Formats: sequence, structure tokens, C-alpha cells
Amino acid sequence: MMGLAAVCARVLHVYEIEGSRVMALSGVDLTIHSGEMVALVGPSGSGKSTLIALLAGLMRPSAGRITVGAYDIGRLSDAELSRLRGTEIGVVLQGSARNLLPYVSLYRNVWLAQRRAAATQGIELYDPEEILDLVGLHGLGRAKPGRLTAGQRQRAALAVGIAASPGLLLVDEPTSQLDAAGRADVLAALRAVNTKRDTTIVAVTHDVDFGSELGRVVTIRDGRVGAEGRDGQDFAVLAADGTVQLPPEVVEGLGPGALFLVDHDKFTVRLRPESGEEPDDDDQEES
Ligand SMILES: Nc1ncnc2c1ncn2[C@@H]1O[C@H](COP(=O)(O)OP(=O)(O)OP(=O)(O)O)[C@@H](O)[C@H]1O
Repeated sequence: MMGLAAVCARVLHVYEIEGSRVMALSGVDLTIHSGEMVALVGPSGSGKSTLIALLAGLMRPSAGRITVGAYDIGRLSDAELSRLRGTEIGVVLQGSARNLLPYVSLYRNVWLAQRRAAATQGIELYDPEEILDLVGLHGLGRAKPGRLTAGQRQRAALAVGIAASPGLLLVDEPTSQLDAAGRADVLAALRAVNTKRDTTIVAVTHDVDFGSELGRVVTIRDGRVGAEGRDGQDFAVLAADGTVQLPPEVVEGLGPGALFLVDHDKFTVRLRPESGEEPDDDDQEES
């Protein structure tokens, strides 16, 4: 299946527990293109898991819109969401054990995950051995999860996640508790899935180095898209309501109340020069 795009538009999510409300997401605007690999990073409690659960259709947003491919997640029934998760959207939960049945072989784990998709017409299924090869577990089809290293188990969890050839693969903390070699193997497996199957991949991670290896790094801060990293550079992101978050250290450096010059003709914004600072050529032209 072709990679699925995912679009979040002004997404809000509120949890209600015992009469109190927690605003977990407060206006997420994010477009993930078909075939992209994206890391979601950010401080604990910033809303990453909430966002991935919404993309997986495990919950519906309190407000705003989430589309995955042609599906509007907020408008689907529970049964439709459940079907989507077993087929077009693959989900790998945090902790490989939660994705694997311990008492059957890897081959059987992948095969069982394919059963539901097999009943849905038009989905191309690969042989479980081929899927295990893709994530670097060649020859381990007969092994049970308990015999594997932590890194191999995580890749087996990925194999189960892609068993039904999803267009979007969502992975929560794929490298937690892995050593450097295990992390490199998981990265290679994700890259193989992305390039050979064109699967769109979104991974939540606390591991910033791993995240930057995926290419596009989206920082979630206080329930919103706080920043983006691409090719080693950091970018601030304009939200649909016109706000831009800056990293806390930049806010501290500039000081609250710092002014930005808005050029309405050029649709540009830049930091107002300090008084006494030489204006640049542009400023002279304009004055
Ligand atoms: N089921 C829930 N009920 C109530 N509040 C919740 C629930 N799940 C998350 N929250 C709250 O929503 C906010 C966002 O949590 P979330 O788990 O999405 O953040 P996170 O960035 O994934 O954090 P972590 O990196 O620690 O996993 C936090 O304030 C959290 O306490």
C-alpha cells in the first residue's frame, strides 16, 4: 500500500477525570506527507502519546480534525476505527512485549496479525518470512519472542506492526532500553520499511539523536507543535491561529515583550533591530 498522509488541523484534546479537565493538546497543526518518516519529540507530558493515540484512532479529538489518507478519524465509528487499525494503520505500542504473543513463533505472530487484513479485499499481504527478513530477522521465524534479544524483540514488534501492509506506521518509543547496536538495527528496520514499502512512519521518541536520524523531527511543547528540525537546522512553526512558539532558552534570551517587525507587503517578520544597531540594506531601502 502507498504511504498514507496524515493531517492534523487545530486539534484539541481534553481528558476529563473525576470532574477535572486536562488539556493535553491545545491546537496542533501538522501535516505528515505520504512516505515521510517523522519523529515526535518533546518534554514528558507535552502530548506526544495523546497525538499518536489520536492518529491511531484509539480516541477521537475533542475538537479539530485529523485525517489519515481519506479517513476523517473523528467521524468514523468504533468498528471502522478498529478495522483501520488492523489494516491501513499499524500501531506498535511501547514495550515490545505488548505487541507479541509470547507462546507462539515469530512467524505465527506475524501471520495472526495478518488474519484480519486477509479478510479485507484488496490488501496485498506478504509472506511472514519476507516481513521478518525486511526488519532484519532472517531465519528467526520459528523462534519464540522469549529467545530473542531486546533489540530483536523490538524488530519483531515492528514486523507485527507492518504485517498487514499499513500505509501509516505509528511507533511509540521504539528504542527505549536498547543499546547502541539495538538502536541502529531498529533504525535500519524502519528505514527498510519506509523505502521498500513506502510506508509513512511516525515515531514518538525521547531519543533526540535517533529522532534526527529519521529526517524530520517535530517537537511537541505544551500540547502544540513547538518546533521542527530538518537537516540539522531548527525551525519555529507558524500555527493556524498565527502564533509561533520559540524555545524557552530563546524566549529567555530575548526577554518577554521583544518586538518583531511585521512587513505586511512581503509577508515577513523579523526581530526588530536593537536601538543603536546599524540597519541592514533592506531597512535603508524601506526608510
Ligand atoms: N488518560 C489520561 N487521563 C488524564 N490525563 C491524561 C491521560 N493521558 C495523558 N494525560 C495528561 O495529558 C497530558 C499529555 O500527556 P501525554 O501522555 O500525551 O504526554 P507525553 O508527551 O506522551 O508524555 P510522556 O513523554 O511522559 O509519555 C499530560 O498532562 C498528562 O498528564
